[in-house]
Amino acid sequence: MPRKFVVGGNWKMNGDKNMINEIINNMKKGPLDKEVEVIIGVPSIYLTYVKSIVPDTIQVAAQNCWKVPKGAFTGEISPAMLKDIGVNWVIIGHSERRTIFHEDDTLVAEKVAHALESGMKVIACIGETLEEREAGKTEEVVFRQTQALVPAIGDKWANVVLAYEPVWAIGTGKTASPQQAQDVHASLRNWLANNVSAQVADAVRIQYGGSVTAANAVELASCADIDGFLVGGASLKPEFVNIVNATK
Ligand SMILES: O=C(CO)COP(=O)(O)O
Repeated sequence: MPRKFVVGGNWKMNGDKNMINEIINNMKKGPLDKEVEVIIGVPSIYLTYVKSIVPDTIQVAAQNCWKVPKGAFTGEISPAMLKDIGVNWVIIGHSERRTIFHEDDTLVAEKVAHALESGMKVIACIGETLEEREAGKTEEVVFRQTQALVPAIGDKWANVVLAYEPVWAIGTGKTASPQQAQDVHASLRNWLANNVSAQVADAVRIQYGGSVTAANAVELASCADIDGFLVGGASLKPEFVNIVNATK
């Protein structure tokens, strides 16, 4: 079965109601390719508002969540709360969470496990730093990060999208070349075939993220193992529509 292209917009800590209205109106105008799954990652405080104005064809994700349903965790939100307001997707393990908020592989895995057990769908992020790439450790790092997720995901791979986001390409304007991205995606798929199953390797969608724009999306989207994008800066702009439509 061909993998359905999936494009996520990660707004990060950006936007206010005016800007959100503009972004959503622009997406409504589209037109967005109906064959593409579209998921927007919204700051938690605006999730309810976005859910109230967005058409059903656009899915909404939180950018983070905690690893238990409720309790004394000041400032956190849980998958149970997200589901309560109709949000079914969450981005977990973004490199900004890993670096700025010190989330390690173990915590990321615990969050992924709990979100999946709660019935949510997860965009799980992995990716190497510039230092790691230059030291020739890209595969070692992304395999280690993925390995940590395997027991957390268990048999729920159908509810997971992997996002390969090389840290050096995030917000820098330095996109991985289509060949660089395709190489990592292909090795990841090969690793999944050897360490999980051929079926999972074939079915799981791997997004590329890192300075994706309308100008580079078409070429990246033409790579065999790139099944979508996780878009930061450009997801706040009208060009997000072109990125969604990159396979058209
Ligand atoms: O981190 C990203 C998406 O999660 C990528 O961000 P940019 O597209 O701004 O580089």
